[in-house]
Amino acid sequence: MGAGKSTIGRLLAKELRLPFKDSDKEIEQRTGADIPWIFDVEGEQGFREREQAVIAELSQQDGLVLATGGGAVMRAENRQALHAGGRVVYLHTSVEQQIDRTSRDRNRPLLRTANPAQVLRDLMAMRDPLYREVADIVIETDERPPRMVVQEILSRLEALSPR
Ligand SMILES: Nc1ncnc2c1ncn2[C@@H]1O[C@H](COP(=O)(O)OP(=O)(O)OP(=O)(O)O)[C@@H](O)[C@H]1O
Ligand SMILES: O=C(O)C1=C[C@@H](O)[C@@H](O)[C@H](O)C1
Ligand SMILES: [Mg+2]
Repeated sequence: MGAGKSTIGRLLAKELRLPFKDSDKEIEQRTGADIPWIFDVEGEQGFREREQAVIAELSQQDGLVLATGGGAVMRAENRQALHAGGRVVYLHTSVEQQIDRTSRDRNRPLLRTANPAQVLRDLMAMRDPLYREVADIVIETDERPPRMVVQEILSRLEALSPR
């Protein structure tokens, strides 16, 4: 959360002249509900089922940039779908930066707790190895503005040998 998947995904798609999809936005559009509301009504489990269905569908489409939600990597089915579907970029961010970048909005239900910093630390410990497992490229985003991150992704993508 707060790594910049949505922000950087959109900019990257523009540079590549490809359509951009964001699984969180896609779920919101398809349900007509926002994410906190889905978590309230269906629980995290319900949200994860919707997320998996959207990722399975979109990762099969050619020629797009897909930003996932921060927790998508937790499911093996999602990791497999993403790996099979294209190149995967892990935007790594320190927990300190995540805290800063997520402090201004309230639409992340997992952070609506007394101690969001601790939640981010716990999630990072669980998720970081999974992101690294699925990623073709790991990019550091701390102290780098989005445009610089996008330029690095583009040059790292070019350097990858074809699959
Ligand atoms: N490299 C960066 N440097 C500074 N601020 C950034 C950077 N990337 C993103 N941000 C800012 O951090 C906030 C969160 O970014 P964004 O919503 O893109 O994160 P996300 O990874 O999509 O989060 P989530 O997992 O919750 O979907 C936004 O306000 C965005 O402008
Ligand atoms: O990190 C997470 O588990 C989440 C991140 C957001 O992108 C949303 O998918 C939702 O708030 C859950
Ligand atoms: Mg996002």
